[in-house]
Amino acid sequence: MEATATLTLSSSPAGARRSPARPTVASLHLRRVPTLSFHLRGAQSPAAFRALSSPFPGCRRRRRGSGMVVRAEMFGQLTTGLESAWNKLRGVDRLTKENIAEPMRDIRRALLEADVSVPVARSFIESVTEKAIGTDVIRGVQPEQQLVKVVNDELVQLMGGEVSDLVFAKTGPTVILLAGLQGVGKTTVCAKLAFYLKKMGKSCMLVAADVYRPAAIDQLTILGKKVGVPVYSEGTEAKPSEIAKNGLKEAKSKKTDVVIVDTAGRLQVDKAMMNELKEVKKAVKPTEILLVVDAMTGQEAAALVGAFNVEIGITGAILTKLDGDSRGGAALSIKEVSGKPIKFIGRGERVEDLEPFYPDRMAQRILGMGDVLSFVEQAQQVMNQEDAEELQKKIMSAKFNFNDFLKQTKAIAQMGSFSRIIGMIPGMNKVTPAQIREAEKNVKFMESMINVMTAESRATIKINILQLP
Ligand SMILES: Nc1nc2c(ncn2[C@@H]2O[C@H](COP(=O)(O)OP(=O)(O)OP(=O)(O)O)[C@@H](O)[C@H]2O)c(=O)[nH]1
Repeated sequence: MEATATLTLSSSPAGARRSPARPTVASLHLRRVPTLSFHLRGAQSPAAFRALSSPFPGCRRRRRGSGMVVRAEMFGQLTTGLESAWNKLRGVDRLTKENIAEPMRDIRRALLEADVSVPVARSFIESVTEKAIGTDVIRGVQPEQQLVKVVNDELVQLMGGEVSDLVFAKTGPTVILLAGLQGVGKTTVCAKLAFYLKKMGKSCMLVAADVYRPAAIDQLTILGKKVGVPVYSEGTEAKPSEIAKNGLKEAKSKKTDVVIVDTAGRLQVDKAMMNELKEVKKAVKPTEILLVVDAMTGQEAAALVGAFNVEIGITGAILTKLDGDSRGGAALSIKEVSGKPIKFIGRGERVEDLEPFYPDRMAQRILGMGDVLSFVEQAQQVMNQEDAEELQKKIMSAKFNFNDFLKQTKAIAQMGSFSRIIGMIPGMNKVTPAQIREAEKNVKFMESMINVMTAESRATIKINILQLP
């Protein structure tokens, strides 16, 4: 007999009511009756996500002592600070010098807390103030929305305005030289870039010119295998400039499109490091010299991009570890401080976790508006159009089964961590890290429950996904 199922993802609410202080054991209630429906507490809204993540559906988010919601989203703190500025404008009928003074102080504080340098924050505030006061009142648009628009436009400008694409050599291999301090993610970026370029149809070669950390060559070799690109190395005895030159020669002979040179990192900027980079630069004449910087170092990263640019002349930066506890200062300051654009951002340790840097999308995320375009692009990478249509048909005709469900959870996992996905969905910016952890735990739990079902049950029980009220 064909059956549909009701699946309640949350922990036992009854248990929670009995003893809210005690952690409850999550349980999966699977009833197999002919006319039942599957209540997937999907993350369609913050409320729905709360239901998915909360062991006690309906209970409120926990707040810190300050009363501020602690968000999971990248730059969450900055977003919260900006929101408090808009809130202060509720009820005003136009933006004036007087009524925006306090919101502007909030914005300035939020920027400084995000580790934006003082001069950058100051000029940002001056520019926003000037434009906000000069803006004509538009019928039907609230003054606070007008301020959001001005801040959005200024954020986009601050981060470079346009997306800054990689430049390719007109003839012969394009050489990309990667530089940066120790541990910022250069070697990982080599593989991520090769993966990204391969998807664009370019053939790549990695060159191991970091001769000071022997493990770096092994690491690059392993990563090269993982992404399916050759790695050129001469061990640790040769000079980096010679290795780079010979690597380029080999790439030319194989008609490789792009050569990515991994160089050594140092603990700090020193003369020896700069001289070595200058030699490598002279030897291979790179089309792109990209400085890899760690987002967690905030405004220091911006200063570093400036210093490297003065010393060796770089073409841009790659900002890594934006998935971590980054407050956003680096992303906001690099272009303004150094004059050089951010070309890519790294948002995880996997080779897939590198994206071009889009100032407009980033501004939207900072303002808590999500990033639908990136979401769609990443979803397209893990699922093709036919699969998506097929799935939609199954859902609409209540033929969605547990195998389909597992396929979905796997596809979502391929898109990255929950917090990354949530950050891209508009309106989901208030989800907290604790809620995300709980949701991830619940999905894993649900997957393991489905995995112990018989193959027949997984295929025959149909799930009717109902939207939450
Ligand atoms: N979370 C996170 N971790 C990253 C990211 N990029 C790199 N890492 C991790 O950062 C650590 C250092 O990365 P490496 O690629 O070895 O850094 P490196 O700059 O080559 O290091 P040196 O060769 O010592 O200078 C590794 O554990 C990486 O997995 C990122 O975008 N997000």
